[in-house]
Amino acid sequence: MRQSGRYTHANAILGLEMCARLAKTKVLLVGAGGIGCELLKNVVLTGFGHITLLDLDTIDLSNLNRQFLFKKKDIKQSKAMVAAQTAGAFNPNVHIYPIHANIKEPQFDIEWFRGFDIVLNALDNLDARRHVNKMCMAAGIPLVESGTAGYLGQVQPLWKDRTECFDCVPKPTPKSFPVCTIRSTPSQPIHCIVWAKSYLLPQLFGEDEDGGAELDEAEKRGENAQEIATLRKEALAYKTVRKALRSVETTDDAAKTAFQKVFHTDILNLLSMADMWRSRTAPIPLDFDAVENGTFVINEATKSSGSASGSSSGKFLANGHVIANGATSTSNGTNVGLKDQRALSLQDNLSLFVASTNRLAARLRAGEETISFDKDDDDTLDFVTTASNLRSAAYHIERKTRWEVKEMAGNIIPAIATTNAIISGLIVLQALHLLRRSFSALKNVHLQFKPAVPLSTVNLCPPNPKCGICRDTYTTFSCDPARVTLGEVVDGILGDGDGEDGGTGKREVSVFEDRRLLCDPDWDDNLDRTLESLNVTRGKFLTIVDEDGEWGTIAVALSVLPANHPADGPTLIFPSPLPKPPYTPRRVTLTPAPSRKRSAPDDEIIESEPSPKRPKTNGTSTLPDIGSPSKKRRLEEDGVVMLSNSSDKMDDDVIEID
Ligand SMILES: Nc1ncnc2c1ncn2[C@@H]1O[C@H](COP(=O)(O)OP(=O)(O)OP(=O)(O)O)[C@@H](O)[C@H]1O
Ligand SMILES: [Zn+2]
Repeated sequence: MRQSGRYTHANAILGLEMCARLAKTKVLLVGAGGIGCELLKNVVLTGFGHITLLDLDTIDLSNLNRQFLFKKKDIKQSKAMVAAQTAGAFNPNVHIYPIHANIKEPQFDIEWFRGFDIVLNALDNLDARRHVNKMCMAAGIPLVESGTAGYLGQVQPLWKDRTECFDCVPKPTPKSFPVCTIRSTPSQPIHCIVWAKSYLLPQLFGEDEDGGAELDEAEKRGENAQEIATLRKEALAYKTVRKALRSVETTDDAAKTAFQKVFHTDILNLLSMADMWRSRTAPIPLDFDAVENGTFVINEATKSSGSASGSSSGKFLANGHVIANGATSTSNGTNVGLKDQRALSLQDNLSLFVASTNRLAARLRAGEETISFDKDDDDTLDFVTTASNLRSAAYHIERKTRWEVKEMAGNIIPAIATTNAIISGLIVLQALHLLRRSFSALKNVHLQFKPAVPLSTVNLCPPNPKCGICRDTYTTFSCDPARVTLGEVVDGILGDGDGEDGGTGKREVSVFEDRRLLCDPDWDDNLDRTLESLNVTRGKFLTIVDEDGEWGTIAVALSVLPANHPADGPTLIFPSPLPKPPYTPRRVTLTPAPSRKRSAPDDEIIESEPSPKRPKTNGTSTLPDIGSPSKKRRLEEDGVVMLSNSSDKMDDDVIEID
């Protein structure tokens, strides 16, 4: 009786049959943040019976203004766990399965995705969105994608072969800066912030990358030898600083060593390249002692943009933490306002740089292997604020307050709870259309900043025939990657081409894992290697590309053998039938045409003209232009475009806001 009361409205609106179906529906909700909390409440109250909620993060104080399933007492707890606990109480008839993990982990493979009827994204980054899109396209599971930014929002239903996918339309890179602007010639505060966040912080506290391979490549390309030699020296010196930061004996001096290297020696080295400064204002090397005792003279233009300029004594707690947030004023009363919005003098920046470097170094010595930027991690925010301000001072650029740096480095766009609530409602409506297979009702919905017409809908587009994600033919195979070679897999997937089940037959192909080329028709060295030795493991895809461009691309996902697989059973299980992607023969018309009369069909012959071969690459590691992939990815995430050679051109300081 209680149950029917709870569902009276739902039954009336959705119909009894749909409500009964929803009780059995398995939904995956990815992300338990601003949209995720609203959405979880909606799916629980609508009566989706089985809800898997996944989020990698823990609750932060800054989430509480809009992520209403969390309370202050929950800070530092898993978002997925707490959200499931709170929302579970809203409807005892539904089951919520929380998972505290990254959706990109290998156990969340195609098989796992196939266990759901629908997937709902409530994510905040392109990388995770693209991953879920690919998994849903591969598994053939409908997905509702969503996003909000301030007053704006969007909901997009996606289903393989019926609608375009998330990757059918290339997404603009949010911001772009040439790498040399970041590394050598910054001219705006954002250049220094990106440098501190994506270059200096990882160099000192991230994974150990000496960049040697990158410089070797640059040398081979014939880039400026003097600059390469300077960068090599720079890289070597980073090693010494990294060591000092990790060693117990040198701990007191480590921050000063880092300062000297980065703000003094490196700048002196750059100054030695006179050409660079012919048409630019040259930076000035900073002097630690002079800055510390207040005798360092600095150009007026480089003072801070905060609520007041000038010197104020930094107020640091005994543990080295700056007093963040909360109103405060300096002794002379000129610097009133929120602490984070207070202008930091050069001296303040230096002492906070030393304090935050020491705190981060202490974390490394306490066992943290690497530390990366998180706007809610005070230590990394203090470090990035002060390192970028010190660099700005050296380059005569305006300095920023901690508040401003947080906003810029964290790419913060104000989050509005009402926008999230509206978008979450629309996600459920689109999800219901997908579950009902009401394709004509599906719409892309936009929430716009037009009070008279807040919502607009756009009809769905068909898949982009050129899309590299949803136009692939997906399949899965199971194997023990330690005992199966790349050649066996490729041969097995292509099959002998006989009959319905026999695949496409042997042909010339290139095989990739993500952006790594593993083999091509001219380069078969890896075919005898095991998948494990090529780092092709569970959840990864092998992409088989036809050399002649006639067969569609096959994307094969690697699954593990079933738990009950007999020890003496086969080490490789292929799908049945084997995949048969679309075949488009290349038609070449014989010229000249014999006459102006209608051509007989025989005039068109099918010819498999070999396409020009790709240049051979150096082993399995990466395609040559990728350089140091993790470093490049990090920079790219911040919109830094790596120019692969000196002839690449790019407008200086291109900033595109998405
Ligand atoms: N790869 C991923 N796997 C699982 N969860 C993810 C992944 N990437 C992002 N998320 C989660 O998606 C949610 C997005 O929510 P939201 O946009 O509100 O961000 P937030 O981190 O909660 O808030 P803010 O960024 O504004 O501080 C976050 O909880 C985040 O942890
Ligand atoms: Zn697509």
